[in-house]
Amino acid sequence: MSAERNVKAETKEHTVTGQIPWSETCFGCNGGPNEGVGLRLAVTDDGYVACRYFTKECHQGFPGFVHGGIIASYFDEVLWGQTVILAPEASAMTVEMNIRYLSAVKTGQEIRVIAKPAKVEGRHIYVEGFLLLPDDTVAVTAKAHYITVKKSNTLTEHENERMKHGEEPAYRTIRF
Ligand SMILES: CCCCC/C=C\C/C=C\C/C=C\C/C=C\CCCC(=O)SCCNC(=O)CCNC(=O)[C@H](O)C(C)(C)COP(=O)(O)OP(=O)(O)OC[C@H]1O[C@@H](n2cnc3c(N)ncnc32)[C@H](O)[C@@H]1OP(=O)(O)O
Repeated sequence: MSAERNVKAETKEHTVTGQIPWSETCFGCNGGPNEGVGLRLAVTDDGYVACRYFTKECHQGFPGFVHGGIIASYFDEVLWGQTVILAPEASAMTVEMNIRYLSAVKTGQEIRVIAKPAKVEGRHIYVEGFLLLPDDTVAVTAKAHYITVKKSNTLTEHENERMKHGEEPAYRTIRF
């Protein structure tokens, strides 16, 4: 993805085929009114992890704009989704992340955050992604490096029940 500013993505509709499991204790997943980000990650038929997300007022840095650290959390979460597809038997931790903030992201609008199919080298998983504003401007790009570790975080019984019953994604297609 280009690092130029004010670039609009050429978009098309992608079909959603599933959802990445989520945990209530995770800052990126927990969607309470204030605490947490509350992202839900969809998987598309062509191997992307993608989400539509309404940016929260309580995540402001400069008035009216999302804090850069929160934007980093969007990417850590969405790009991590690719590691779940690749290594469902493991868990992956972030060891490096690079973010380019090209345009400010306003609060109170629907954005899309997308993770491209990953590159794998042994335990190392490399994922790139981008954030689209409502008018398809590429506002932020990111690259992350994850390392798989032996699974240590388990879901609670209640969360497992929810997973078993296959919570449906909130939307069937996503444009990016
Ligand atoms: C169906 C499946 C469902 C799964 C999901 C289920 C439930 C989900 C529940 C909860 C989770 C929910 C959501 C998660 C959402 C988002 C994810 C957020 C991710 C994070 O928020 S995560 C926090 C920040 N993250 C850290 O806190 C990492 C600190 N780190 C370490 O804990 C260790 O580093 C570790 C354990 C990663 C590896 O340790 P280790 O002992 O196993 O391995 P070792 O040290 O030998 O390194 C092995 C190779 O990594 C290279 N390496 C290491 N560090 C590097 C670095 N910084 N840069 C470049 N390369 C690095 C070495 O150079 C070597 O490279 P080489 O193999 O080539 O020699």
